[in-house]
Amino acid sequence: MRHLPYFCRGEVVKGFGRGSKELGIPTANFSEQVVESFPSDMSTGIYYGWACVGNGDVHKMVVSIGWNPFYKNIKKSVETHIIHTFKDDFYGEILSIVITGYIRPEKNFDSVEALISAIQEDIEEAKRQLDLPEHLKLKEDNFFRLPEGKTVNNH
Ligand SMILES: Cc1cc2nc3c(=O)[nH]c(=O)nc-3n(C[C@H](O)[C@H](O)[C@H](O)COP(=O)(O)O)c2cc1C
Ligand SMILES: Nc1ncnc2c1ncn2[C@@H]1O[C@H](COP(=O)(O)OP(=O)(O)O)[C@@H](O)[C@H]1O
Ligand SMILES: [Mg+2]
Repeated sequence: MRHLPYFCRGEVVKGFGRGSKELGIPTANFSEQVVESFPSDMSTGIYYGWACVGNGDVHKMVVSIGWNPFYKNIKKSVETHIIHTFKDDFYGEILSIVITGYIRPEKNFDSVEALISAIQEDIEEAKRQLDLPEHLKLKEDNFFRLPEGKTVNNH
């Protein structure tokens, strides 16, 4: 798919607080500035790849790019759910992601339960795909190991 793999780094900001509270699936949201830096012809939808908070470990992730039709957002968002359990929130920290594959377009759903089960299927699909050599190799990319001070968005 065009633009993949896509490398991106930026600060984690507050969203609408729905991810954890309504869905039980927290998503680390990028700032508007980072969202606007995405290529305008990159398809919206659900993708998977690798993510790292600050200088921490690299974990599998799923990322949603678009307007969340279920919630009818006015502003485009880029939200990453890291497939790992963190002890604390990490607002204000630098999140680095490499998007390596595409799963599906964004959809509307009849209920919150239907949205949650679709996201859970996305997570299972991401886990499987990311074990394949073509995706696994990006986990070790130097992008995740840049020296401190270079952790700004325009890498
Ligand atoms: C893997 C994944 C798939 C998602 N798929 C959809 C979708 O198909 N339709 C949709 O409206 N929102 C989708 N979302 C976005 C959720 O609605 C969003 O994460 C939630 O509203 C939390 O928003 P917040 O961070 O602003 O609180 C998806 C999120 C993730 C992580
Ligand atoms: N596994 C995780 N993946 C993503 N964010 C997480 C994770 N665990 C904890 N968080 C925290 O939860 C926040 C996202 O929760 P969410 O309910 O989506 O709120 P918001 O609407 O502010 O983005 C992230 O910014 C981060 O600080
Ligand atoms: Mg969020």
